[in-house]
Amino acid sequence: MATLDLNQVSKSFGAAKVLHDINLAIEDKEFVVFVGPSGCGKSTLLRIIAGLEEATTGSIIINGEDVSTAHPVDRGISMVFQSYALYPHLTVYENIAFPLRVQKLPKPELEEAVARAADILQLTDKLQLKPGQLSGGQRQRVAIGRSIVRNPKIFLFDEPLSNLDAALRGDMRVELSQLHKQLDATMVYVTHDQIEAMTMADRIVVLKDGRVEQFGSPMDLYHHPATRFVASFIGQPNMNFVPATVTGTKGGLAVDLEGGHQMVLPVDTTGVAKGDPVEVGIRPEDVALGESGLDISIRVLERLGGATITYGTIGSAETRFCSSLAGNAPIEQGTNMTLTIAPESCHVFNANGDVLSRLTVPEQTR
Ligand SMILES: Nc1ncnc2c1ncn2[C@@H]1O[C@H](COP(=O)(O)OP(=O)(O)OP(=O)(O)O)[C@@H](O)[C@H]1O
Repeated sequence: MATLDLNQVSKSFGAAKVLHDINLAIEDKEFVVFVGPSGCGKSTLLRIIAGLEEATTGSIIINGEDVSTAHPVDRGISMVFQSYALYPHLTVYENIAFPLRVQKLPKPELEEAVARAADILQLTDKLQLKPGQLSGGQRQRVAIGRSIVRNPKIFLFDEPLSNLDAALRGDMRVELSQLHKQLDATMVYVTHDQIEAMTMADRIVVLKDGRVEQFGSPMDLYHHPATRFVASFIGQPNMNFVPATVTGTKGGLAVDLEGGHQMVLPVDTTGVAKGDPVEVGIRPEDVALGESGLDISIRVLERLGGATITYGTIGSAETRFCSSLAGNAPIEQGTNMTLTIAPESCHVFNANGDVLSRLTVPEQTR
């Protein structure tokens, strides 16, 4: 059982402020992923939770108890690093048992704890090997085993899969999700890989320049991004951003998109006026081949079997547009196509990059 609350946490290194007033309430048994570009402060925040770094201001609360000044060992937290940090001269068994030897745990309990962790992580037949005899994925499992035996309240992971190749990363993602369910533990996981975030998280914290841009479930961030930044970070292929000009604000937002296509979008028009520039966010998967809509010149076409991905530009303009269409879509590279777009699937961002909230359709007109 462990809840984790961060209250007004900030961090400066000398004159450089790298975290700004972070407030987060992480629930018991939640799998929360910190995601964001390099340098946004993910690892620093994780290290502050672990007690490896001291916050400049603010507090860290675990299960209602303020641990801001507690020693890392006394926080009931275990951290798994990208680099595995295994002892090369010790066997898998001794690597996993190491924290328990430090705690001077009696031999029968130690043996039981190592056997249980090895069983969970399918390492039982590897216990007598040295780390050098293991694959990258197996080494990372040993590092996780060393965390499990400590029976922590909270697991922290700092980019644990980034040293693995793509196929192994995919397998380990599934294993980590299963482990989370099996252990029923609170987990905080740092990555810059949005696929890892989307597939593993109960909730995602998107960080930008040391600030929380948005905290929500993967589907919440995908369907309701609060900012252009979140919209651009979540979803693969990335969302398209089409420059547009506001032509009216009555009964929705009337816009003139680059390339000449006009639409009326069901969003709140508070704060925008005729003539304002906006950007219309359109996900590649939210378009379909049609008779009228956006005219696209197809520059590159990728047939993946199940889907066809096109990379092109809008009309003769330079603005790029990516679409994800049916595997057998009747289109060819070097030609033009017209894409229809449902207005309710569009996201609109103002000049500050904030989303204009969607208007909910009244019940009786649905
Ligand atoms: N010990 C330190 N001294 C000075 N600056 C630091 C220190 N540690 C981190 N920083 C700075 O704090 C900022 C956040 O770093 P941090 O490592 O937390 O980012 P990150 O989001 O984890 O990045 P990455 O994905 O590249 O690991 C960066 O600008 C970094 O240069």
